Amino acid sequence: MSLQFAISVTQLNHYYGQDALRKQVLFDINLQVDRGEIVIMTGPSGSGKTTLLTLMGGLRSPQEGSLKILGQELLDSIPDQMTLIRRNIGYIFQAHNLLNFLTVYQNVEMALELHDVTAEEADRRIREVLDSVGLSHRLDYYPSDLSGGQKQRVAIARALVGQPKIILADEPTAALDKKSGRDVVEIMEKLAKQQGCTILLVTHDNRILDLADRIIYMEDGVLMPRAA
Ligand SMILES: Nc1ncnc2c1ncn2[C@@H]1O[C@H](COP(=O)(O)OP(=O)(O)OP(=O)(O)O)[C@@H](O)[C@H]1O
Repeated sequence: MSLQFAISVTQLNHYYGQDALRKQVLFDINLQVDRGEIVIMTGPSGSGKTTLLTLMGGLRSPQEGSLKILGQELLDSIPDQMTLIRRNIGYIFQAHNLLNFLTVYQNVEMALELHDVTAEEADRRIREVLDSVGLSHRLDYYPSDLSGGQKQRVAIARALVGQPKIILADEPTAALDKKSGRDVVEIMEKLAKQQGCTILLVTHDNRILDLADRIIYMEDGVLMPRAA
């Protein structure tokens, strides 16, 4: 039963463009990710990794095949269902998309706005998650006063504060040096294990591959397994 999987993809195809310009970018993708599993996806630029990640995240509508997130089919689902699914997902992207006019604390707080938690509970969770990424001494800082690694740690805190069941991360270490890159992924891993959260992480960074339970490889829109 697909409910046991965090992510279940079956015979998924995806196309960009219309008519003569229509181009297939994902070919017959099949993938099952267990709850609590950490999967790293690698592969050359332009192979379709981000497209697959945004489909899984409910940020793009599936066109063909089946895509179930936490047992919910996303193909032909209505916008309200997509919104509900997105609440269970934490997103970490390379550009970290922090809002520069909000402090570290406020950036994380924003992620809780759609969640049904009291102000006290929100405050407790924000402080706790920022503490666990080592930023409790930077609550009132603005993103422009932080290093790349610190910004990425705020992005992780923001993704985790809502206690998502799934984290989707696209090149979270791309702008970081070796040490900070490993640090942020280790923090993600530790927090995710504590919360029983599933991680799907896209990277070109060979230095973090050993943190995965499983490595998968995308080439020319085709997904292949790879021994971890
Ligand atoms: N919005 C779009 N419209 C048309 N084509 C697109 C669009 N987004 C991506 N593509 C094309 O789809 C293919 C897959 O792109 P995608 O971004 O998913 O690859 P990727 O593996 O994530 O690459 P990278 O590692 O460079 O981010 C590429 O050929 C790309 O040019």
